[in-house]
Amino acid sequence: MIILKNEEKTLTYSEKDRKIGTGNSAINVPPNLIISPGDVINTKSGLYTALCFQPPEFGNVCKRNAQIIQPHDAAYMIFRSGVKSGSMVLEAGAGSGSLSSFILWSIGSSGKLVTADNNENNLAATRENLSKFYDLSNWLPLLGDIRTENIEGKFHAIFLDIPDPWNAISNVMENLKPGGFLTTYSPNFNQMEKTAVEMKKNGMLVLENTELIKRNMLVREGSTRPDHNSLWHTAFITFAVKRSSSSLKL
Ligand SMILES: C[S@@+](CC[C@H](N)C(=O)[O-])C[C@H]1O[C@@H](n2cnc3c(N)ncnc32)[C@H](O)[C@@H]1O
Repeated sequence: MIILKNEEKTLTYSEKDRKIGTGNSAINVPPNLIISPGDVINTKSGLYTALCFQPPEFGNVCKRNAQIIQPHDAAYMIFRSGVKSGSMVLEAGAGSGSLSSFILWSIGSSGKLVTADNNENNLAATRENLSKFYDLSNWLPLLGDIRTENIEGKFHAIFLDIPDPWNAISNVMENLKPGGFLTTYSPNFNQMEKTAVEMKKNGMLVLENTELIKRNMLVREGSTRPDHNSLWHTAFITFAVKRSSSSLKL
């Protein structure tokens, strides 16, 4: 899948279907025309530049049925929690698959991602969105409540983006490897507080409670300023590490 962008819009180009965009508004691309990253495409709706797909574009082109995790938050969540090629990751919930997209990109084909959601429609929408960009052979959707579901396997990292993450901590603790990260994403102060308190009650080291603010700039010759439309508050992110049962004396 190739991404077509200008300053206002983002479109997708499917090399398989040879279509730009989706549904009734899709534009057919003639068989002799090859679109490569960097090319400029002239359409009735304006000029677009072709780019390779990258996870920050996912939210611009996916079907959204829930609030998505923003790219600057997702990038930090992934790096801070040590997720890398080959990592085994569990997340809940799926929403529209924005965080899932970042995780799949980071773990590569040697890693594994289990995505749990208690809403069948959100899990189906996530699959549909992700399947445009990933082969999904290492993605396992799980329909269930992360607070009570008996989940198999041990993971390097667990991400919770649900309304009450504190209620899921004791259930997923068993699934986290010692030294592994539990990361939560909550829009409100009281959610972050309850979560961090519960993490400590479960014997975890709470490493960081943070909010990331990204300010976009409107750059115009002679009148450059912050963009009024920037989304300031997204959520509070809490990172905690699971301790092993060993207590080593030096
Ligand atoms: C805000 S959305 C997640 C957005 C997602 N992280 C993204 O980046 O697109 C919250 C999701 O959590 C799911 N959810 C809520 N409570 C849950 C629970 N107890 N167990 C599993 N999923 C849950 C909802 O159905 C919804 O899809």
